[in-house]
Amino acid sequence: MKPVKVGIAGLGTVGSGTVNVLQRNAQEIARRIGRPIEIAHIGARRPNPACNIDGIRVSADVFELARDPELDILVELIGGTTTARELVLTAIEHGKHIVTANKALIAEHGNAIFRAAHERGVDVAFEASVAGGIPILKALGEGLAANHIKWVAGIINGTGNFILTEMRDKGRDFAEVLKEAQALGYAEADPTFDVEGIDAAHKLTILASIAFGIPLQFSKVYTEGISRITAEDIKAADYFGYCIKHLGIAKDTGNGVELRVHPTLIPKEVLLASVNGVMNAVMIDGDAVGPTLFYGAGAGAEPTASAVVADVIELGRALTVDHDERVPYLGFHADAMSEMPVLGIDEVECSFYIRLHVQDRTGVLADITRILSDKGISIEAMYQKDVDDNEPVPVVLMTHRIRESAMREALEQIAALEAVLDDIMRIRVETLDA
Ligand SMILES: NC(=O)C1=CN([C@@H]2O[C@H](COP(=O)(O)OP(=O)(O)OC[C@H]3O[C@@H](n4cnc5c(N)ncnc54)[C@H](O)[C@@H]3O)[C@@H](O)[C@H]2O)C=CC1
Ligand SMILES: N[C@@H](CC=O)C(=O)O
Ligand code: NA
Repeated sequence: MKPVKVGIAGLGTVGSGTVNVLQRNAQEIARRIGRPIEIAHIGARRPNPACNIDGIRVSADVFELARDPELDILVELIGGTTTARELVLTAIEHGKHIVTANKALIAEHGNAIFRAAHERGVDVAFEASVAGGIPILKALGEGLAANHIKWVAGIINGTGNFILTEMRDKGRDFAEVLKEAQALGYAEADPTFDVEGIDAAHKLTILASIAFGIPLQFSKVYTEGISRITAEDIKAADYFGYCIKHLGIAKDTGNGVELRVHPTLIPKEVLLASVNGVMNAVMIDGDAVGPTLFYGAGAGAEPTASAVVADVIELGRALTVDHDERVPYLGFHADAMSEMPVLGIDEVECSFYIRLHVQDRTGVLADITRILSDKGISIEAMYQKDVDDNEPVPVVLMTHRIRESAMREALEQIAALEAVLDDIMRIRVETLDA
């Protein structure tokens, strides 16, 4: 039977993993799809010793793939949003189906790409773009399609989780662990995307659209990274029975959707707290199914290739199916998207962990608790470490639930107190109760 002809643009970590998985499991994949998949064309500036591409046509110009009349599917694995966007739109124009692992591309340009694909009657699949090998987009868009989704919360950046785990378990230095994550192929080309939460915000944008049927709205995601987390915070969180995870949270509050990415204290006994290293996990609470948890490798060559190849298989199976009969790009039909507003961070309500350093003088704590109380913020637990005379005193507070705006105003007043030294650390606390 005629093979499904695939072009792979980009032969880096994920590109080479994709070649290896397609070659190693060729027979099994052909049995699943009903015909073989042929890698007919590769777009790469240079070979990658991590895979064997002998006998495959190679072009240094990736646009050769977009125009190749032989290809059914173009797999975009070059990353970035400039050339990648142009490449994908050109390939669509030439009637190719698209598979991509590029969350930045989908989160920032997905609405336009889907419009172009719809007009041309081709599919765009991007399972690898969120939580690497975990089939989370298929779970949301298909497996849980019966549900009204209440919220989604996940550890969706492998590099960040790897750094936090190594800092906590081995006391390692932030910068040193980041270098290791880069060497292992987990980090983005620009690793500030990982440590400042941008990569997780891209992924949350995509998850929320498929969960709630809202357009992709990357610019509305509240985003904080892990670069300010210190060993002191990790220890203090542990003292109170929590661990610090970098979470993406999308919640339907009934008045709008919360879209936020930030470090979060979660109780040590919840399952997400045990997700360590480069592993990712996503919790989804649906009204019919209840809480569900999806776990697996969020980055790395073959885990990501697993999702890329699954998309190639899905598109390969559907090549002859009428476009309108396929699962819509975001799981909801384009003309049935919701206009539910995205809420600002000031409207979010949660508990907080506050850590600050103060001068050892009488009355400082009384001033802090008065400011909190004036804003209606009650303290659930407090910890003040003994230090030598004249040393700054670390103070850590855990509060009850309060609106973000009240906490922000209180912290502005506390920061203005003369006895309060350096920046105040504020981390949100979530119990993840379904
Ligand atoms: N590395 C990972 O664990 C994961 C990566 N992703 C995404 O997959 C995509 C690829 O990531 P990696 O493989 O890690 O990156 P990479 O940097 O290892 O590979 C990208 C490759 O594309 C090549 N390239 C870039 N522009 C090109 C052009 N114009 N023409 C020809 N070749 C070009 C580069 O030389 C490089 O070999 C990115 O969008 C990334 O966000 C998604 C999930 C996990
Ligand atoms: N840099 C990303 C790669 C996968 O999406 C991560 O670390 O999660
Ligand atoms: Na995935």
